[in-house]
Amino acid sequence: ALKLRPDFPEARENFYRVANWLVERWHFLMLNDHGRNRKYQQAIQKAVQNGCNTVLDIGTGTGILGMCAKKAGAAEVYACELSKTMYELACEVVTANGMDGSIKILHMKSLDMEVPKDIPQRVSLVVTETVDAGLFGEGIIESLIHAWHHLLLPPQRGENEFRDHSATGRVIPAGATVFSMAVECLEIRRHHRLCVTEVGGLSMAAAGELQSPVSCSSEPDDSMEPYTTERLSRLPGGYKPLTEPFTALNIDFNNVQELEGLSSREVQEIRLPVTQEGVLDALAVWFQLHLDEESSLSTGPQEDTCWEQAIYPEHSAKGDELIVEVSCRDAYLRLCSVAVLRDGHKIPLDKHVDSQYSRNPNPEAELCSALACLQTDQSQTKDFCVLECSEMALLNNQEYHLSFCIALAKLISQLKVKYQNLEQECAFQPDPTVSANCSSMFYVLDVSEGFSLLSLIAASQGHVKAFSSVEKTKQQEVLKRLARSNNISEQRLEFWLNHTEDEQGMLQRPSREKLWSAIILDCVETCGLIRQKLMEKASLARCLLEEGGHIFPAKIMVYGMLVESDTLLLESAVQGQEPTLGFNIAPFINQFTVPVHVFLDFSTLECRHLSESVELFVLDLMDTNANYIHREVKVRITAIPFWYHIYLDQEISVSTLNQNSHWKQAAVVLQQPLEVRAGEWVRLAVKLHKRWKTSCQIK
Ligand SMILES: CCc1ccncc1CNCCCCSC[C@H]1O[C@@H](n2ccc3c(N)ncnc32)[C@H](O)[C@@H]1O
Repeated sequence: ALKLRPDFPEARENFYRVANWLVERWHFLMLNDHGRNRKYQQAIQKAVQNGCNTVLDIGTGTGILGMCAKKAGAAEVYACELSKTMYELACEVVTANGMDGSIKILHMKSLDMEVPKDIPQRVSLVVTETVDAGLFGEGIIESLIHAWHHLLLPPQRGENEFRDHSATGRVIPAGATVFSMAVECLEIRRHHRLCVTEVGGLSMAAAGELQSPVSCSSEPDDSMEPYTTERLSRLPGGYKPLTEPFTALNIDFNNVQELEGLSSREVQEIRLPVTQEGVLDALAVWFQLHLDEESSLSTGPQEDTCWEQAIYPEHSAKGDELIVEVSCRDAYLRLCSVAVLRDGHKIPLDKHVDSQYSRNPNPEAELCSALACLQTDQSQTKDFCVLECSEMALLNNQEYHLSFCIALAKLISQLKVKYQNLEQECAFQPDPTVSANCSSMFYVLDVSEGFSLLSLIAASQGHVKAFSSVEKTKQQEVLKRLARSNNISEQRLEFWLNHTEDEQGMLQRPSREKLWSAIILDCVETCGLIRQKLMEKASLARCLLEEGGHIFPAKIMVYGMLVESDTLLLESAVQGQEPTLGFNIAPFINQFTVPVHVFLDFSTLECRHLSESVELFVLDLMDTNANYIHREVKVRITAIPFWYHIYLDQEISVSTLNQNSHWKQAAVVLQQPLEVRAGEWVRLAVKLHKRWKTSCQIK
């Protein structure tokens, strides 16, 4: 579509979404990480000089490690890459660097490779960096076990028996050491468990156990992921180490018995003295990749490494000693804290422990109730409801819900006044349609995406019948429990038109003779972009409102600011040939650069503010004719993060930049940073595409 109509906004936006998906953002970070590339190059050069003259690069990505091996003088270099996009890209890169005749690239997973079908003979060196923040997430263990059995020459046995390296096999990286430490971190806590007892005037006591999809305790069921990832050095509010870093695991990639023994290694129990008082929120995990005996790469939080750490959220109490279990039963590295020790008492941390403890850790009560649950049957795993991390962070955002509470109360009281006047007239009004409208029950529809309490908050206003678009059964049960425990009768809450295939289907009038008093729309995605088709939905919603009715939010003000940020640059495009060891890779991988970055934490982004924040745009949802579609704003320049003030009505607004918000920000990142001098001005053409997508061109 873009080739046909390059300025076709829908196609452009969808290409960006696809580009983001096809080529992971860490390719840019990795290729710009000159230190990492140099270390791999040196290790490869040393191995080749020592005689490794046949090389296989597993997971070649852009082909950079294979090209290092070729340039180091290896006779035979093979590479395999399972992603079609990356495979094609590697072929282009290798050709552009004049090595297409001498590196054989295969579009396949290494596990499917065989000798002599795919490569003529076993190799003396495998290089790979198929690791993620949790080390094993890209299947490196399985890949190396297979490589040792099918693709590598036998390892060198013992130091004394010296055979030249061309007749033995080895792997770069040679091994890894995994570290971990317990941390307290509010930013992690608010994304993984309920931290508040009351939201928007509703008591949360009856919510039951709410869990994020990240949990390491439950048996490996595929609905849960064992860990998430965060850049600890960039988390708003930072983190507090509660223990010293400890070594969780050592693994030697050149020892196939050890690799095979990993999954059957018995669970290791590590006792950790708590060195700082605090609430345990997570175990942070990182590693050192030992490329060879001399050099290693680290993904630790204390380095200025660009890599994220693996985060294992913990829902547990305080203690003065922590007992952690480390295991690799399935392909993943699993860490979980199983107990805390306090004054010698071992308190087991049942993963589904009611988060009551963590909210108001009252040690005595906690101790006896924990000991009490020791007696009860531990097998009853309380059923719990899974909320996405962004849904959990939204739920914990009391300010957001209070704003809605006030705005809804205001609207309902305005409508009541109107109805009272109407009722007086009604008394003398025989016409049934008018009298039907007189029933002073106000209908409110909440079509927020995902889990939302707003329908309950509306229903708690009195005289309101609220409809919720929450679809998941478990989530509906949470809402029903909360309704009961907050004295909201079941008749006041209904679940609306579930499983309608198209979103527009969601917007219909409540009944033939009724219209909505309020419709609550979801306008900004967690990633920081305006939701697609928002304005069309707003136009449709407005037609379904009764006289005096409102849609929430009423208006969105888009703000932006100009910043200079190397970090954003390094995450967006490869900066020339220098970081990639002189290989010409940038033009190829940069085809997948997207100008708009999402999921940013602007509050902790290393950057220099080059301007004050400026109002870029206004989207009026209550009156779309009020919207202009073009605007010139005078500002200075480098990259332009943008965020929103969401006006629920004319006065009340919430900001998506707010520290407690579940929203991240988006930013327009320029391909070429534009040098500016103080006092200069640059005009921004901020355009609203007919699909209400804002974009910025620099004039
Ligand atoms: C300090 C390293 C670091 C630390 C923490 N976070 C990130 C990093 C950086 N490394 C990220 C690489 C991660 C992706 S792996 C790189 C490429 O390899 C491909 N693949 C993966 C397995 C595999 C296989 N068995 N056979 C063929 N191809 C395979 C993937 O399709 C991908 O394109």
